[in-house]
Amino acid sequence: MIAFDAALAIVVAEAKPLAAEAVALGAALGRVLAEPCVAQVDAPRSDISVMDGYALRDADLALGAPFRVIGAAYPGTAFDGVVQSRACVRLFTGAPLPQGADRVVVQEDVARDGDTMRVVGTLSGKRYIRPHGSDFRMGDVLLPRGTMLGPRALVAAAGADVATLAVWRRPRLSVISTGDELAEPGHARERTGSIPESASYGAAALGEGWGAQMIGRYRLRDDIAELTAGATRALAEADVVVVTGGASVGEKDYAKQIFVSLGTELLFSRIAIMPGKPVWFGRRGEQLVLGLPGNPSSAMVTARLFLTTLLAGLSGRAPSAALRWRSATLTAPLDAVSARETFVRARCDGEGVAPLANQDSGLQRALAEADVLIRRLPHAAAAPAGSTVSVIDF
Ligand SMILES: Nc1nc2c(c(=O)[nH]1)N[C@H]1C(S)=C(S)[C@@H](COP(=O)(O)OP(=O)(O)OC[C@H]3O[C@@H](n4cnc5c(N)ncnc54)[C@H](O)[C@@H]3O)O[C@H]1N2
Ligand code: MOO
Repeated sequence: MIAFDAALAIVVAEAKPLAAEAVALGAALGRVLAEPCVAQVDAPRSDISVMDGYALRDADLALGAPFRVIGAAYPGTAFDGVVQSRACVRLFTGAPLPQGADRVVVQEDVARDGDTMRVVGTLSGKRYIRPHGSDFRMGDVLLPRGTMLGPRALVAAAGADVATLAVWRRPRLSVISTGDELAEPGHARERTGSIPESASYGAAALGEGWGAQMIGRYRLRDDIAELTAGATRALAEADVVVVTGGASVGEKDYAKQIFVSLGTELLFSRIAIMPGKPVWFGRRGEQLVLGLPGNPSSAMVTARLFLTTLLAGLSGRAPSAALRWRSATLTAPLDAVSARETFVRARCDGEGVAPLANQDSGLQRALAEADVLIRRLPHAAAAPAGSTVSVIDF
């Protein structure tokens, strides 16, 4: 059995970005930049007004003095002239500052009478001008390569006057669940001995949440011909194939051997962790295959640890972005740990984290209750309430 860190390092080594492609800005949410996003314009493109008001020469400014209104400027429509002494231009927020003017007086501080404007309010020291290029200049890198495009980054990219972005291709993911007992949710009650197939829903959703594009879902019986056909198809269409179940040593645990018979090289098989001992990982050509235990809690914990790391890297992020361990305080005690590194399902509240009482790897309801995983190193001593532990979101 391989240690957790060693297994993770093998996954990280395989987690290299796929090919780059261009996407339209409107379809770029969640994607990762393969090239930096470089500004194609200055922002602002000229000096602009920050307020609705009047542009004039600062040197002329005196309370009560009359200014002649010689025109107007709007965002997108400049005043086509020069502001001379004792003249002013009506203008609105975002309008280009007219030539000759170097100050804006806000409209609340003036009295207007026909073509004459007088400053009547108390004058602030502010000129209310957003200078040309004060946000960024053409050629500036606004978003470096590797940036994951969230809502705020998309504003910066659009502001750069960029229509398409070079991003890493999304990894294509297929998920295979295996087991004669598995029925489509909603149909388990129709056949004695059936149970709802649940694990693949978590693996697929987690995968999509970490940047994958789901392209295949297969629920297969423990039948070598059926499994071989499904595995062949998944390997032909996906970058990453996740297989749940059939990972252990049971008579009908065929999943791993079938992928091996199809040419998959096992990079590791069995890890000294709990839950998740039967997890295996392999490569066949360009395709990566991650075998997860069938037990739903075990499948979700190990998908959270290994699938997210793999997908982060394949989609252009740092693989380590998937597992950002942080410190938290235990609000209930934990037992000592065996030789297998242990990932404890727990619930987080304002006070700290509380381990769930039942850590059985077959549970499903507990998955709805847990929201963090606590990492416990091999042979760790019992930890009383109040101890500091390492956690990640689950
Ligand atoms: N003699 C041994 N027995 C077992 C060992 C071992 O080392 N020696 N390992 C145990 C561990 S740990 C785990 S975890 C399980 C996992 O085994 P498999 O990956 O082969 O999983 P299955 O046997 O196919 O199923 C286990 C359990 O989960 C249910 N299941 C399976 N798939 C799904 C699914 N998609 N959705 C919902 N539930 C699923 C299945 O009905 C079984 O109850 O092996 C131990 N045994
Ligand atoms: O190691 Mo298994 O994944 O606990 O039940």
